[in-house]
Amino acid sequence: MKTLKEILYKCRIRRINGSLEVVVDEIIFDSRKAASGKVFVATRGTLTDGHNFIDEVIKAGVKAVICERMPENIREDITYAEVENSAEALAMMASNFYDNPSAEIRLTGITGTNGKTTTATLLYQLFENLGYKTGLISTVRNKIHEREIRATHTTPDAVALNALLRAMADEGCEYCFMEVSSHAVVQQRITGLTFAGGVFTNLTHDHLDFHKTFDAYLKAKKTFFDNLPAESFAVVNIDDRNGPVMVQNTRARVKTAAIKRQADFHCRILENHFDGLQLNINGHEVWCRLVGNFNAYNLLNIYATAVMLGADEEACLTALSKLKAVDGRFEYIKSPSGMVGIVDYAHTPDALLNVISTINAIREGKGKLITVVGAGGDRDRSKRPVMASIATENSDLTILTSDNPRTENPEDILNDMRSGVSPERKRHCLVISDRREAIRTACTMATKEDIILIAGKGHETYQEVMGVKHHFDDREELRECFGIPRKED
Ligand SMILES: CC(=O)N[C@H]1[C@@H](OP(=O)(O)OP(=O)(O)OC[C@H]2O[C@@H](n3ccc(=O)[nH]c3=O)[C@H](O)[C@@H]2O)O[C@H](CO)[C@@H](O)[C@@H]1O[C@H](C)C(=O)N[C@@H](C)C(=O)N[C@H](CCC(=O)O)C(=O)O
Ligand SMILES: Nc1ncnc2c1ncn2[C@@H]1O[C@H](COP(=O)(O)OP(=O)(O)OP(=O)(O)O)[C@@H](O)[C@H]1O
Ligand SMILES: N[C@H](CCC[C@H](N)C(=O)O)C(=O)O
Ligand SMILES: [Mg+2]
Repeated sequence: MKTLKEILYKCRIRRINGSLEVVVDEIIFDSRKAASGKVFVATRGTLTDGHNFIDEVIKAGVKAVICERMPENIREDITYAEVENSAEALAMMASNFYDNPSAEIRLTGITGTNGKTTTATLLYQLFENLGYKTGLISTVRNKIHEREIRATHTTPDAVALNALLRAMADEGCEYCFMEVSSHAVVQQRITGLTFAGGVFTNLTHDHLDFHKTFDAYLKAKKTFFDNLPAESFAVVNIDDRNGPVMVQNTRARVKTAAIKRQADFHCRILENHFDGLQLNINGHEVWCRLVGNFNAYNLLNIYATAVMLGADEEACLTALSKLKAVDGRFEYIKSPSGMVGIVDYAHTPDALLNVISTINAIREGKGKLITVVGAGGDRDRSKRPVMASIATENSDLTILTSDNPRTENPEDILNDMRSGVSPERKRHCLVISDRREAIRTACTMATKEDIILIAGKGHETYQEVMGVKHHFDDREELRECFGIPRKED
């Protein structure tokens, strides 16, 4: 419970009508949660505008409203505060309401198109291995030390985020690793947080539906580094051509990481097999159980971040060898007859190319690669033909299928994908909209030397069709086709 005066500390307020002594027990921004004792923050969204619901929340008993435009009919028994930017105010209010939890934890944000979940999750594992109570905020799951909290977004909204950080601080977590999505930066979900450091993985094509241009997408990621405090650090992958731009204006202490050029943290890939990577990091040899060159970048960033956070270098190297791959990231399933299936969350052109290249490099021309892939509905349409082109150009056989169609017609998504397949590759490409059927067909067509890649959904345990999430798990499907009994059987 706090007064509005306490909650609005440091918010950019234009006008106030009513008393700031009103006591509030929760901050809400969704009218459907309105009740007495709550303060409602009206924010502009992509589908509607919270300002449309002000009358409704007052009817439901809300006594305080934060908005960017005062309503025409002001009520004397209600407190209104007009602010410069509601999303910004919401984030500041959430930090104040939960007593600035991010300042009590060493919080590291990880941003970039691919590798955020992997990097954040493995940093969480590493710091837990080193004996620290650690928090994790990620696409797959949130963790407060050993306790798991379901994740709904890659980066939660400002209120949920600060509530999570408060629980972490109260339970004695010293570190927290969180993914920072570009949506979160633009929608100010992370505004007001105190970061100890930031990590940049890479920047390639994704989310252009939301950001419209690549430049706007880049700017969103860069804003995160622009706002890091002077006493923080920034680990940046400079093999990515956008790496240097990211940290151009940051006040943080910049540490570079690279494989292809000189950097503060440098890595050489000595061996790359299906059972792991042998790396040389800053002169130290280390064996890691993760697969693929792209994971060498993740491991390098992880090592650099751990060192920047003050962890012992030797202990970090030992801990790197113990890290286990994240669910649905290059998950390797072998059939009793020797067929290999790989389930991977590659849902962007770059991720797909990386995973396919990794498989092709390791298999050295043996057997065939059969790729099953789709693209999500209500998401960036322009990545669909590119993903289909990458799959068909680099696989022996491709089966285009549905991912999460969401509110779109699966056939429309598949038509967008089809347009990326070159005439020469058409006869090596099937289109099977039903994902289960597509996976079955791949398994039927494969022989025991072949590798089946099922890309796009990774850890997801559902398929979203017209707003309904049906149970679906690529790994279960594959195991069933391979005749591997379910775990509970
Ligand atoms: C595009 C996007 O980011 N949308 C997020 C956004 O919703 P929105 O802007 O569409 O909101 P809106 O529906 O227009 O409503 C505007 C305002 O009116 C309020 N409202 C709305 C309806 C109502 O009846 N009453 C009411 O008060 C809403 O609470 C909101 O404050 O704000 C909502 C509340 O925080 C989020 O739940 C929602 O995430 C949706 C579900 C989503 O799918 N987001 C994805 C795209 C996303 O955020 N992804 C990123 C990156 C993923 C990655 O690459 O890893 C992530 O961080 O997860
Ligand atoms: N460093 C990397 N560079 C390029 N591709 C990567 C890298 N790390 C992982 N990938 C690929 O991207 C996929 C997604 O990885 P991960 O979940 O770690 O990324 P993310 O950034 O969290 O994605 P999201 O935006 O969905 O949260 C992996 O399954 C793999 O195919
Ligand atoms: N965080 C990403 C996940 C995409 C996963 C893919 N399976 C899809 O549904 O498009 C997004 O929301 O765009
Ligand atoms: Mg993620």
